[in-house]
Amino acid sequence: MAPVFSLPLGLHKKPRSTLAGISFLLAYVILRRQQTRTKRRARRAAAAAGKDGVGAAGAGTGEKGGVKARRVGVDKHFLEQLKKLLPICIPGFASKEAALLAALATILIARTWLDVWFSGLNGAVVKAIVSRDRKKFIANAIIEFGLMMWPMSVVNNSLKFTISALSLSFRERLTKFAHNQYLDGITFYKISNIDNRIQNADQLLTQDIDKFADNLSHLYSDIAKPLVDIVLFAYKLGEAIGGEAPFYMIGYFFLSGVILRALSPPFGKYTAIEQKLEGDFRFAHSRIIAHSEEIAFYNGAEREKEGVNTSFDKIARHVRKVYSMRFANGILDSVLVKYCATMTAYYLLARPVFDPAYATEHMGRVSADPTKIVEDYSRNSGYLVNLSQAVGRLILAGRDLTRFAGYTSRVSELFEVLDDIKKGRYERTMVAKADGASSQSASVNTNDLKGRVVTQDGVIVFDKVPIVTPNNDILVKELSFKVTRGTDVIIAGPNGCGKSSLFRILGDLWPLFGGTVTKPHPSKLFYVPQKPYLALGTFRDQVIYPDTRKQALSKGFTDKKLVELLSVVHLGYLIDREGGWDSVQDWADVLSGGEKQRVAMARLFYHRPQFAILDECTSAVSIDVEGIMYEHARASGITLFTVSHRPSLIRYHEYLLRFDGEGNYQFRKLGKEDVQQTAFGFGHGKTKKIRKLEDEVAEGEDADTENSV
Ligand SMILES: Nc1ncnc2c1ncn2[C@@H]1O[C@H](COP(=O)(O)OP(=O)(O)OP(=O)(O)O)[C@@H](O)[C@H]1O
Repeated sequence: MAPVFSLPLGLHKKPRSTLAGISFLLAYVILRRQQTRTKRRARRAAAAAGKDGVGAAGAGTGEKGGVKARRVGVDKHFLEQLKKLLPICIPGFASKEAALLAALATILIARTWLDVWFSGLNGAVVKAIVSRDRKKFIANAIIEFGLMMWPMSVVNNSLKFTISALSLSFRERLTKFAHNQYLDGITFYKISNIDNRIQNADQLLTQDIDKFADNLSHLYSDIAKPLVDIVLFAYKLGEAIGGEAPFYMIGYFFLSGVILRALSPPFGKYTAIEQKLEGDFRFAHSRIIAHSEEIAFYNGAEREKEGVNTSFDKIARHVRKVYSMRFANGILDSVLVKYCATMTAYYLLARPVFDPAYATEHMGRVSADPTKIVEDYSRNSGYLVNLSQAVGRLILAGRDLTRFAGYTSRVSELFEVLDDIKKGRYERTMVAKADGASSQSASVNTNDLKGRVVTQDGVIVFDKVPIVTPNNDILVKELSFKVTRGTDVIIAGPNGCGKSSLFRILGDLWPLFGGTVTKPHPSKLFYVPQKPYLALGTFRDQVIYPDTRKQALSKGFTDKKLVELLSVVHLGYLIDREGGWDSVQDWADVLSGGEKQRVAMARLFYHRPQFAILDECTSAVSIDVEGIMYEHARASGITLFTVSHRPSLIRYHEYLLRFDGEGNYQFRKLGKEDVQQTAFGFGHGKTKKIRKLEDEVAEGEDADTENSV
């Protein structure tokens, strides 16, 4: 008897060889197409690189300006990245994650077993209905099903629970790992100031790691469960309607999978781009919050709105484009994976009934009564539906894999950059300079860092040290000076000449390109910036930062002793005003500019380092209180390194280090006359020498002119 259904692709003639031949041909055509596409894309990227002097933008992998061309997809590179990330997520066989994975595997097998049970039960219920057998119906539909529903609901919910627990565990491991690297020394500073491959480290650390962990935990069940289902249901189906039927079905899905993969747009790359755009958008908003007062004073709402709207428009445009592509792709998906597959399934199920050559024990026997055929059909279709669903899920998992590749790429890049920074390797893309030169990528090779750091107490020596910015601009070719304890130095020079940069090198924030820096251990140096950092926490925390209360107490700083520090900086009134030492506020908002600077000075007195770097840290403090604070610092044995444009501060220092802004500098002892004269007011009875000195120090002075005269 000729088959009633015509099998797609003529499979009824020479099933295996025809299937293999067609698969091969199709795979070959598709592979060629992909190769041509890849070459075309590479040519386009190379052309773009030639045009702007930079590699093609890194597909939104968090790169600023595109340092490297990197395609995001399921390829060798993705596997290599995953190989590095997996051991972080699952540190060993004895880990919690390994136990959760084992539990998940057990639950998945239990779920498959329940599906097999349910398919058989369904057949029996249908048979009972068709044969009007009430007793059998009650036994199957009520009693057996009533028994089955308990393990089913437990297993289903255990599945969800275990996947969520796994996702959280992966996130925990990755986040802690990232925090250890990011907050190791000053990596968090270097990642955004020295290196610029990563733009939104905050988004990578929060959202992207979370999404990666979530995708990874689902991927396991999305791949493992379908694989188990395929093996089991293929076996059951083979028993029921012939060994080759499951192979036809799987072969069909394999082919449609190859076609879909070839025709689908690169969704992984689009996900990575979307994530980057979302990060930029959030960053634009967080800037408004961070600088709300300045923006409000400038009346800059319109301008800021333009900025955030432009940022959001980019997201909307991109997402709209992706949605349309998903729509078109979804249609192709449904036709191939759902509907054509259903037709194939109908044929395979009915074939033993219509063609005795394919009849089996469980389907299509001539002697079988119609109710038995209905039961077999119902059960077998259950098997086939499960098999098809499993294959479909596997195909979808393949597509999710490209999205997962996007997250993998971003998280891996974060870890790679963190690792590079730890090893002292930096990369930076410089944007166009004033002279119109095009942007260029620069990387700092560790071999170029020929500078040497010597740790020695009580002295700071710069010996032939070049001051170089992260953009490789040389501010001073070779700087040499020596300062011992008790010799306070005032640093002067025009804006942008490198005064603060000197401290960045001293504090290891910037790499040392040459010469030798001799300095005490970092714990004996303390930096007080113009805008002091105020931590989250109590009022006490502001004074003892970064120490904890326990550490403060171990150093003998009770609250009573801390009050003494506050009175030196004339801030004693704050304790009552702000509700005591334990009061928690948003200190950056609550304190005035001058109060913040005085808190920072109290913090300096708490730490009492050997050397203090005072970088215009008293610009908002009145001259009389400033004087008291300087006297106290000197009396406490703290050697001062002061950057200031205020001539009134000269008298607290013995040496002057002055940059001229053109790469030259002068390091000289301040004469007695200099100090005495400046101690007596300004403008009256000054010698020519003093006027010159004041001019030198006041060079580049801006906002604090009023206070200094
Ligand atoms: N993170 C950075 N990356 C690249 N260049 C930088 C960076 N920080 C500062 N620079 C550049 O280094 C130069 C010196 O800056 P620095 O902060 O040392 O100036 P300064 O002498 O302290 O000036 P001011 O008196 O205005 O505070 C400036 O031209 C500045 O643009």
